[in-house]
Amino acid sequence: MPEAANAPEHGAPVITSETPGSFAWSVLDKRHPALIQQVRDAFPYTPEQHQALDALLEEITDGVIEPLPVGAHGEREWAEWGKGYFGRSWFEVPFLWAESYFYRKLLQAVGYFEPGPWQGIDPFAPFKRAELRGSAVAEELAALDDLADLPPDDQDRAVLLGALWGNRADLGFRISSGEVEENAGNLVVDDSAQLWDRLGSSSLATVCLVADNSGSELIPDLILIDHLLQTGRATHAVLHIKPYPYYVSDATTADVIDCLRRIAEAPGRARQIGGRLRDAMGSGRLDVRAHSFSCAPLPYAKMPVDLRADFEQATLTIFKGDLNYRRLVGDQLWPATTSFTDRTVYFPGPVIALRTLKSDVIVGLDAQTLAALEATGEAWRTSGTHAVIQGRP
Ligand SMILES: O=P(O)(O)OC[C@@]1(O)O[C@H](CO)[C@@H](O)[C@@H]1O
Repeated sequence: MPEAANAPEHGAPVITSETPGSFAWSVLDKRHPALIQQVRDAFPYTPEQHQALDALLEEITDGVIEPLPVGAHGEREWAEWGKGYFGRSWFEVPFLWAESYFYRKLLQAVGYFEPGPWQGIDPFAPFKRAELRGSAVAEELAALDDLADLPPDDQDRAVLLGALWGNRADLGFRISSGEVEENAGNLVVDDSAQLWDRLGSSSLATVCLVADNSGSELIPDLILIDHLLQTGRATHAVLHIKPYPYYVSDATTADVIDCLRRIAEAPGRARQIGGRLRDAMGSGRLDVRAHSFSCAPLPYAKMPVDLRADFEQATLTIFKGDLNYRRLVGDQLWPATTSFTDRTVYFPGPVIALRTLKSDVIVGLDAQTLAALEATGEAWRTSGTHAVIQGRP
């Protein structure tokens, strides 16, 4: 008998999608089928690709989890990670695993890894490109001109909050919620002083930024990196991105290139920042890593040794976004007052999470804040209107 997928791991139930009406259920029941349709509409796919997408839709709605075809990219790893899950309903296995595997299977259906004309064609590229051409990004870049006139502390705050709230509207999130309201945010934990203290304390600092979405999130992330390098808070930055398309809008190397180009093509201060970031890449002050673990359906507590060594060398690691947060603290229904420090004690160095709340996982709230949030009766855990800056020195 396989172990129940939501058996408590270290004390809290692992999130699955079994409960109708729950957030995790809605992602599998609504968001994934809608996404298949959106991808289908965005490309002139072949009959074979349409058939494969039909089969995936059938599998995720009425079928059971099927393994990857023999010889497929990452087949061995997924066979291992999926032990005990194949042959079961997508809804009853861990939510994190089911979502990750859905994205891997979507790439399979459109032939992303297979030699041929569709190899390497990002099924989410049209959405990402449209966002880069959109007004939100143009406004983000134009706002940089006003930043230069602010006092240094206010500039620090502005670039940090830009990176934080840039996470509010990932493209997958927009699919089911519609456009997110402007400035509806509410920062419920703010450990940002830790970031400035930590990065102000060393003359040779390396900062790792584990990126999340491309477009209107990656652009402020890159601006934050430039700001840290420019102000001498960091002498070296490492940007961790995804080795292949994932969770709709997650940043890949191609997206980093597109975002850098978009920044450099903008007028005013943005153009200077774009030029500096390009130089930083050319001189090795800004490195980009695309580790395979970045697309693994696993918590960071299970990271491989080489990645661990990378984070170990960092003065500070910044984790961006909801998915990275879930993987950092564990995708489980922790009591919301569980200590963030306890949940990240395994991490090999100081870490800070910049995350807007878009799924059920949350730790590190004080009892008063939690009570106030619960009293609102709002879906504050999942609506993207609230955020945390949570650190462990
Ligand atoms: O990591 P991000 O971009 O902040 O958020 C991604 C995310 O909101 O999308 C999923 C639903 O598709 C959530 O489970 C997940 O955490």
